[in-house]
Amino acid sequence: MCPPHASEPQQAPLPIIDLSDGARAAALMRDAAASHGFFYIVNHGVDSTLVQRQFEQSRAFFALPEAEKNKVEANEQARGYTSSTYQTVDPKSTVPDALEGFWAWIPEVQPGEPGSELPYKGLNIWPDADLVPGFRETLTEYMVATEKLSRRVIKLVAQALDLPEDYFEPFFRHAQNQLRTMHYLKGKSEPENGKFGAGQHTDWGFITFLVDDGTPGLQLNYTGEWEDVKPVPNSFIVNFGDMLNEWSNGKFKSTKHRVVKPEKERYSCALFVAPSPDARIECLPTCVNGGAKYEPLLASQYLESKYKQLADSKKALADGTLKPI
Ligand SMILES: O=C(O)CCC(=O)C(=O)O
Ligand SMILES: [Fe+2]
Repeated sequence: MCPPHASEPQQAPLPIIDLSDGARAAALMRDAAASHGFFYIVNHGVDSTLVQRQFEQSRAFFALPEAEKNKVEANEQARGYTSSTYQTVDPKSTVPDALEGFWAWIPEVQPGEPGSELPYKGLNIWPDADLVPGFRETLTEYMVATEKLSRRVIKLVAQALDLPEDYFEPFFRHAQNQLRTMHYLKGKSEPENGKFGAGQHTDWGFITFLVDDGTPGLQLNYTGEWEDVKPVPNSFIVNFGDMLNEWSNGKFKSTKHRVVKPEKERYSCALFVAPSPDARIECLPTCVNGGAKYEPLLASQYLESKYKQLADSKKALADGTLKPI
């Protein structure tokens, strides 16, 4: 077999963590957090047929005419459809990221219910059920299953940080969990020309759970070089976000990543998990070591500023004022 061409990205040697082996999982996660900030999980308890149904429904939604999708255009609460001109996250981009998305949050909160005044707590918006029968039900079922998984994994994170397993629970009482199902458009990325599936960024929250349709494209950079994250069937790709990076004083890395895609379309779906709006993120007691490296931050402020920056990125691209996100 030929060695890869010198300029071709290598495959990132990410660990595969088996969640059915809880005792080892926390230790493996601690190592993954300190090196790549990314890993796969298997035996995670989310039914593979549910993952596939999610992709079928997402395909059906994205296949709708643009005019129908725009009827559920993303609102101020970051719910709904984002078209292929919505986001640009990398200042090196020359065109918007080549993807469209659909965003929903879990849990939903009815108007007037306790918590409904908090950011991103409200009701999701959905396309007409006749247009994509089952879309709402399937995505909701998928969110419920992955949110449940997130609660389990957050306990492992606590253990990996030498904290009691329920340490983070009070911080996630009003967790801010966003689902984004994504459709990367046909056409090969040209990173050298500023054309990405998704430009380089870090995730903003605590932890992200990603599935893809088996099409490669995700790349990470923790060494200064871009490396491919190969699709692994029946796994979730898990990575840590900025909030956990800061909470852990840099022990749990929030690693830069991007999507550089082949010619064909690609579908992926992420659950972004962040703590309650009032969570104050400051160096954890087990991570103080040589002193806290980051100023404390409030989850709501951080998240809202990032969503705003994303919503404004179309204008920033046109004005030449894009900033890293
Ligand atoms: O689609 C992917 O593989 C990654 C998407 C991603 O990084 C994101 O939406 O934050
Ligand atoms: Fe990301």
